[in-house]
Amino acid sequence: MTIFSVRNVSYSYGTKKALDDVTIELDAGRFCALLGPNGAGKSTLFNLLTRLFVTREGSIRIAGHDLAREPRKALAALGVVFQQPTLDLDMSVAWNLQYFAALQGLSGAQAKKRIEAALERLSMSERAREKVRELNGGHRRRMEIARALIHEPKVLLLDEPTVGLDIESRIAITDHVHDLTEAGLLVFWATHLVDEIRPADDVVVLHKGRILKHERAENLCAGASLQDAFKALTSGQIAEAEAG
Ligand SMILES: Nc1ncnc2c1ncn2[C@@H]1O[C@H](COP(=O)(O)OP(=O)(O)OP(=O)(O)O)[C@@H](O)[C@H]1O
Repeated sequence: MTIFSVRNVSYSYGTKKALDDVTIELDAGRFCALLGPNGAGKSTLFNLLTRLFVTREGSIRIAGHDLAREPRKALAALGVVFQQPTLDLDMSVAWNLQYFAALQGLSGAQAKKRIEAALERLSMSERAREKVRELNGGHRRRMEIARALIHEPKVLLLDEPTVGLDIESRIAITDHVHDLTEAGLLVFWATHLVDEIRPADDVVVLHKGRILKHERAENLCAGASLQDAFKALTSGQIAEAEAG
């Protein structure tokens, strides 16, 4: 079932075209990596998906709701982890999450249940009482993911969530987020790090605002490493040829 649909979306900053006729359709329960070098248009796409920018060309549907026509319903189905952390460092993990739950209009008992479940899913339950300031970068990131799950979204967007983390934390977070798809969540994960992608994942390669490929990772590489396939795709020759 298609739960995430971006159709023919273009976006320009003045005369600079940042996204050019982008179409991406994704099913529930999938992990999709949005892979693109710097300047590919990943942030612009995320800003459109989260309605920081308004789509002028094309349409976006989340869990069946058109983002322009039914923004509340569409955004209610979306969980977001931004590149820049937005946590209160002097509050505990639990208080940060309770604050967010209140913003979502969740009642005390319901909020408590959802927070416990979200922390459990990210193996963070034992840290609930710790101040965010005392957590390492990996645990802060996990907490932000837990927060993004409290309102039980159908789609989870993450914008380069492992930037600045050590390898151990990167692996733990990548594993946890892959596991979330088992319950039917669609994960849309922007990155430029190919080691975060598994063979069965969807990969969307974005380059200079255009989609060059959308395939399962294992099909994209065809025997080569994903790193080499990505480099070949974005190196110019193939990109220009495929773009037509
Ligand atoms: N405010 C702006 N004004 C003009 N051009 C912009 C603006 N923001 C982004 N761009 C341009 O639009 C294109 C896409 O940028 P975007 O930030 O979406 O890419 P990105 O894939 O997120 O890159 P990065 O990984 O470096 O953040 C780039 O060529 C960028 O220079």
